Amino acid sequence: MGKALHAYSMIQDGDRIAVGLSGGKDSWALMWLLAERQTRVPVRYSLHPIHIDPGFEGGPSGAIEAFCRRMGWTVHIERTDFGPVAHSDVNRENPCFLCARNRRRRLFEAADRMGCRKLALGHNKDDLIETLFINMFYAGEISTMMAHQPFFDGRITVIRPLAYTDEAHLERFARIMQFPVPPNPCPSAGRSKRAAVKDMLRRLYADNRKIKGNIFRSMRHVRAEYLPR
Ligand SMILES: Nc1ncnc2c1ncn2[C@@H]1O[C@H](COP(=O)(O)OP(=O)(O)OP(=O)(O)O)[C@@H](O)[C@H]1O
Repeated sequence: MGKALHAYSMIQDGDRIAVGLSGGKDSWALMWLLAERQTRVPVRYSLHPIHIDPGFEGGPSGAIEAFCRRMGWTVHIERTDFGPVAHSDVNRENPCFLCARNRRRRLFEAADRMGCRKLALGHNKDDLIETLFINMFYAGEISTMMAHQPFFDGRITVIRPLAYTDEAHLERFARIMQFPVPPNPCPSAGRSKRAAVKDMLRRLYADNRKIKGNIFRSMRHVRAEYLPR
């Protein structure tokens, strides 16, 4: 994580950083690592975890509140009905698309209200690779998520400190640290385009250990002159 933080100068002295806490392994790891780092680096920053509760029965809000309390973190929880609405008849779009858009908007609004100009998200290296293929397969473009991305003329900057970190490491870390990661109650969990791309990549990685590193490197090595105009 330190490598990514340095590469993009993600954190500056005095930053108030909102941290998107989903209750999944990545955002737990992100929050924990940023909090641990706070204690030993000369840069002063504060952390403000936010959970957007999508409103499903049996969601992780309770576990999030309890774990944050134990760690001494003050978490802000926004209760919404984004999940059930996205899966109801009023929605004519893909449920994941609508729910993710609403969640993102609410995260930005909450961060802004709390005076945070940075919003840290837990996307990891595998997420960046999957997004590259999702954008190619389903949007017809070559792009992925940026590790450091300003929005609204720089009013809020999204940072992704785990952009260089492998998902498998985060999975192991979450297990060792015993972060509470309850099963996702969303009916669309595991049925997304991301799940299909993840599955495709898993098979390729099993075949050849170099493929993942090569894909990640290729994002920094675009030979535009060899692409059709
Ligand atoms: N409900 C939420 N509330 C707050 N932040 C969220 C929420 N859902 C997602 N995020 C943020 O967006 C990032 C990416 O979202 P994604 O849907 O991939 O998360 P996930 O796979 O459910 O959980 P995680 O990434 O934490 O393991 C998360 O790491 C987290 O920082």
